[in-house]
Amino acid sequence: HWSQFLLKQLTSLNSSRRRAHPPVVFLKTHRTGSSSTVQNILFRLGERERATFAFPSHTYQFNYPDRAAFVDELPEGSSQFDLLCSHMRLDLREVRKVMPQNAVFITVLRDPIKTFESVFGYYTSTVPAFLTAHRAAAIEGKSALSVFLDSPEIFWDPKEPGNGLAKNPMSFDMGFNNQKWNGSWPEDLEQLEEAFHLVMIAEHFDESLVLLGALLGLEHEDLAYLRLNVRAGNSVTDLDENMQAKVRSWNVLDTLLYDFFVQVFWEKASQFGMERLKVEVERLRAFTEDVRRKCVSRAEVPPGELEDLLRPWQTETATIVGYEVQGNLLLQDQGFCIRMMLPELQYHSHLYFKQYALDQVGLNVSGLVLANGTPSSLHRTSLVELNEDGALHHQNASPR
Ligand SMILES: Nc1ncnc2c1ncn2[C@@H]1O[C@H](COP(=O)(O)OS(=O)(=O)O)[C@@H](OP(=O)(O)O)[C@H]1O
Repeated sequence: HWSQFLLKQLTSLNSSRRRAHPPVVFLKTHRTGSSSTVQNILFRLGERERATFAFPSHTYQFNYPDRAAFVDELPEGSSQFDLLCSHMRLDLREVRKVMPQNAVFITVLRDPIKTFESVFGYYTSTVPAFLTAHRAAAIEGKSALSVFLDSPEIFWDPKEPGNGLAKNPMSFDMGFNNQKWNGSWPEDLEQLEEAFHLVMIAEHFDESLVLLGALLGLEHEDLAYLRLNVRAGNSVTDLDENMQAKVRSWNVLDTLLYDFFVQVFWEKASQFGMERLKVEVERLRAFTEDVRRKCVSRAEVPPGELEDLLRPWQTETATIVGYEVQGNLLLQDQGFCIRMMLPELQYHSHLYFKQYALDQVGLNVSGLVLANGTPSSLHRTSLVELNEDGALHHQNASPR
């Protein structure tokens, strides 16, 4: 069966390379135009280097949205965690307790208007403020986002813990007070600038990858990527200027955060050398194009047409598309290509089971907690486990 065949390829690890970079903390922010894509790059890197991941215990996120870092124990034979790249709300002190002193901190930010539109569309039914607007809009026969933006304060209860992503979601993920500006903001921004070695910018994604590559000493093969976790066109709401202005004013702190780090980004770019950056971006793009031609037989594939293993998690309100892998690949390319298109939850499970040498236990899928603190409908998604002979198998998968 084709899916068994795909699974077999996953178990054929690319030859491991020694690690030449410090440990990495990647703050995976929500819908920031690439955090799953960057995480996939880091998963591949860590797997190849046999790094020890700081995973949340038996789930995919660090007790989101609370701040405590519920890291699983250090596996036998490891002396430290090398990589942390699962969703969490940043608390620098907590992270520093878990990760080595010399860890490099990276994250990614996206245009706040696009981020909010994506967060709203993806989490409509799990963030209480959005859900209430969605219900009101259904009664009025209007778009949920426009109803929400007309009077967000009506729907938004700041005391409701699940509403963290409902206003300034990037600031929330960065651990800031995301409700209103206060005097500590400038100092907090400075502290973040000091803590983060690189804040990538989704709008300059390839430039960001070149800087990431320089920071960690990565090769083109490490950095080649596919855009992951992409919503189908019909799940995206076009915003006219009026709506954009409303999104901007509701998320004014995210705008502040983004503008600040865009400036920091270009300062880093100019230290690297603008001409050098341009050349490196062109090289990376050419390499990535070759990889895509080699690996992908079909892009933007609807979830119902994807193998369980390659189907991204779907939400009630957003359709997430994926990729089909080429069928005629050389053996050594198959494992690489599949990993590059492997959705977050499947890859996370694969690495978790491998790191803790677990077999039948299974990740506690119903324990995945979303932004509103309720169990998700993850039963729709494949659960990937390692079986005795090291091959992967998955179960409990059903298309949307
Ligand atoms: N390389 C690159 N450049 C720019 N944008 C990209 C890239 N890769 C993924 N994406 C877009 O990122 C959105 C998904 O973000 P995340 O992976 O952070 O989402 S999640 O919070 O982990 O669910 C999702 O945005 P929307 O499609 O607008 O929802 C993806 O299309």
